[in-house]
Amino acid sequence: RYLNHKRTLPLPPGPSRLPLVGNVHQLPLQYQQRTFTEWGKQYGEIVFAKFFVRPAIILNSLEVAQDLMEKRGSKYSDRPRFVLINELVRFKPMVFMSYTDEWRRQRKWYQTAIQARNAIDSYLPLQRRETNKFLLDLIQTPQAFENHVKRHAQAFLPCCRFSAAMMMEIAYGHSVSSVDDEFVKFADNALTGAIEADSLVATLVDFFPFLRHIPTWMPGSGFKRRAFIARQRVREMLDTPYDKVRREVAAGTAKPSFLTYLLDELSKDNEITPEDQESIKYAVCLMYGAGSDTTIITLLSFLLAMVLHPEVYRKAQAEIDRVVGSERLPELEDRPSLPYLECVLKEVYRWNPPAPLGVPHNVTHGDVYRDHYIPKGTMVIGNIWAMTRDPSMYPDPDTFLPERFENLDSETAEQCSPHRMVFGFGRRLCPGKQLGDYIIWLAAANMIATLDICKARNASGEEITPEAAFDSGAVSHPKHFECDIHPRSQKVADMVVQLNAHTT
Ligand code: HEM
Repeated sequence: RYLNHKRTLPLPPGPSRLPLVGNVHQLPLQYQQRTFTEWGKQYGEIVFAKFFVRPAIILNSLEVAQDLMEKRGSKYSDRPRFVLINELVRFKPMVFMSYTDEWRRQRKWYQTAIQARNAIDSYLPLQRRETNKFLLDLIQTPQAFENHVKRHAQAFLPCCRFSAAMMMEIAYGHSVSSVDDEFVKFADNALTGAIEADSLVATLVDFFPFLRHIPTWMPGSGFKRRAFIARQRVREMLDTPYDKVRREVAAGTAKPSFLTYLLDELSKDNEITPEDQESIKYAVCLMYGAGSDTTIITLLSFLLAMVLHPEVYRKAQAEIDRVVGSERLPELEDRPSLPYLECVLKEVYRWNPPAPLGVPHNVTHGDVYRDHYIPKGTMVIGNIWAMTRDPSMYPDPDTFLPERFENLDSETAEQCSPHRMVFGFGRRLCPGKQLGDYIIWLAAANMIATLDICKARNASGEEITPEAAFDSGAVSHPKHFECDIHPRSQKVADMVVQLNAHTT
């Protein structure tokens, strides 16, 4: 009787649906988060929609996201079926994996390798070294600070190099030194091909899995041909760096990394099986895939915000000068003494959350919430973008205003911290949250301490004010913008050169 009662409850409110297509005709291909936010204003914090046959709920508030994905984690931690990525491209990393034992196993690896306190601390020297190189790059080639930093980048310049190098070294123990680094090329080629879709919410074959069987000669099967090409690249990305590091392990020349840690762990009791090898390859390559783009986006968003808001940059510089002085560079231990910088970075995450719709979850058992029925198999979209623009938490949400986080008591500060949403939710919460946050903090603090960042000027000497504009897609890259970066003084430039001379 209880089950029948549950099913007779209404579905959450949402836009009216057409037979067969559901709400697909109302779903734009670009900036879907904006449409979902509009639906939220009309129908409430939880909106029901149907994309062809697939039911979906869009969660537009942090409270609802936490109620469902965190408090009811046992029902809300699965992923929807990603037919294109998982089955056609055969790209099966943990992030797109169902809530299975294999997911738990790989998640545990991440827990030990990048979430445990001692593991995080063990990356500090590497972070320091890469941050020093990053500063030197910015001083030597400032005009190239982002130059096509996106995945498609052939030009491999400071922001991109910094994030990619850090993740490659942690994942494979591989030092990235040149613009033509082969590990990075393999990974970038494969990831660009594998995740071609503009958004993770929808590709046609995900809605109609039978389409994966259409022959490649048929019109409209282009997605399948592209998937096959991406499949080969994915194989290269998985196998080539892995084989190289295994050869280095055999020769005794491998540097410690996530990969060598997993090889050690798994070979302790038994021989590593082919299935183990495949799991290791995926876990390691995902660290680069999930960790580099998100940190690049955050750093570029920080730079863009600082170009647009010089008064914020000056205030952050004054704080660093007061606390750290000019004889050394900021270290992570300085973090608690730099509260304004903390506000600036929170505001950067809020202003442009790197993954505006996160990664969708999936409901494994029918559920009832606020007198509405949520059917099993419903896709759950956490609209992080809407949450970071909730005017009840962030008045005047479109304005970049770090001061909104200043002078809050610790409870309120915790409650309205964007860290609670931009890294996702519940059991699927980003395992790289802390590592990513450290990398970004250290890079930003050191940029502020050593560099002046301001608007570039055109040929007539007039300042160029960039637009605060971001690409559409599963991740939100700032659109190309110009800026002028130079060392604050000769003394600081010399210090950066010296530090690099000591660390290389
Ligand atoms: C600014 C930096 C970052 C942001 C904003 C970010 C954001 C996210 C988000 C929104 C998710 C989806 C969570 C969910 O499903 O609810 C996610 C998942 C994930 N992230 Fe991150 N991330 C960042 C950095 C990193 C780093 C540095 C790493 C690795 C070292 C990483 C590894 C992962 C992995 C492995 C997953 C999949 C988790 C799972 O499905 O269980 N991320 N991240």
